[in-house]
Amino acid sequence: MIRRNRILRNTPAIRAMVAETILTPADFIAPLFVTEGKGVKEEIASMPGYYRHSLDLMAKEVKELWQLGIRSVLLFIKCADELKDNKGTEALNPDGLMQRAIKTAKEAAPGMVVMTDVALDPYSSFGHDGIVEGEEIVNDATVNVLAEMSVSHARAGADIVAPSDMMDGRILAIREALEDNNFTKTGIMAYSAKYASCFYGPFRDALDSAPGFGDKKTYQMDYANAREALKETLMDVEEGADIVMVKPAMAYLDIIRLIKDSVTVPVSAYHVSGEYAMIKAAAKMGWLNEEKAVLESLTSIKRAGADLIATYFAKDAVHLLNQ
Ligand SMILES: NCC(=O)CCC(=O)O
Ligand SMILES: [Mg+2]
Repeated sequence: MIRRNRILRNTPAIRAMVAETILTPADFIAPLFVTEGKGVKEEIASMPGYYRHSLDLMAKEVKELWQLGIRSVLLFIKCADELKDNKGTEALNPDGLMQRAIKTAKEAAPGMVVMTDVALDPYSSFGHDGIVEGEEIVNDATVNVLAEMSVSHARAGADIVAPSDMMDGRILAIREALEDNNFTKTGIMAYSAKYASCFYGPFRDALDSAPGFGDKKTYQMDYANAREALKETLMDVEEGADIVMVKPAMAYLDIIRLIKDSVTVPVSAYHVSGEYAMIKAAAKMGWLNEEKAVLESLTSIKRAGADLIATYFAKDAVHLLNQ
């Protein structure tokens, strides 16, 4: 034999030397769920070990993440039922929970890249990502609200707005609105290839944002499609997206790779709530080693081509990497 491939696997040292993919804390985006109140830390039933925090405790969390080397957080708020309507009125409130959360996060760790979710579902009495007319989620009227919402987040101090709605044309509308209002340093991370996925289930528990009727298949993508993901992503780049995203992650590694090979902007992937819950549940049953499953999953997502990974395991992963 002239070639023995096992030579490069013989010891931990040699494996470390030739590892092609290395996770670092700055790869992670930590999603944070924010709720009203003081001293509130509520565990999400379908996401064991993950919490909704009130602003004071969110600030502590942001500081801790910063100290661990994590460089970005993605904010989601739980809107009170009485503030929900069909127009996203509360989403534009300059003193709304999201706007206060942005300020609080920037105060807690001024260097942290604060990203914000831009979509109507947390604010919608219908639990849909857009304005509802009859049974339809209307595109263009929704896009106008998303653009205003993005400006409102920028005004509160957001570094990057992250539209997760999958309406057509919203990236251009948001970019133009930011320009018109002189927010020339605010970035856009576009959820470009967001699939209509069952893996978002636990997230909807976290924000109480499950659709009140129907599903999201008229705006989120069909999981049968790959080329369509490329069409969506190329358009978002053309419209001004700074970062593009594929969501979910583990069942879409082929899409991450396709997009990585096709664009020159950074690619992010969202390791979603259902992916978190699956690992947690199997580990609780003693069927999987949680720590190994976490590192293997996140490394695979990066290997597939993700430059950034939004994951509920961000903090745990940094602790594991430090061991
Ligand atoms: N815009 C956020 C989602 O739709 C769901 C995320 C998750 O399931 O983690
Ligand atoms: Mg699109």
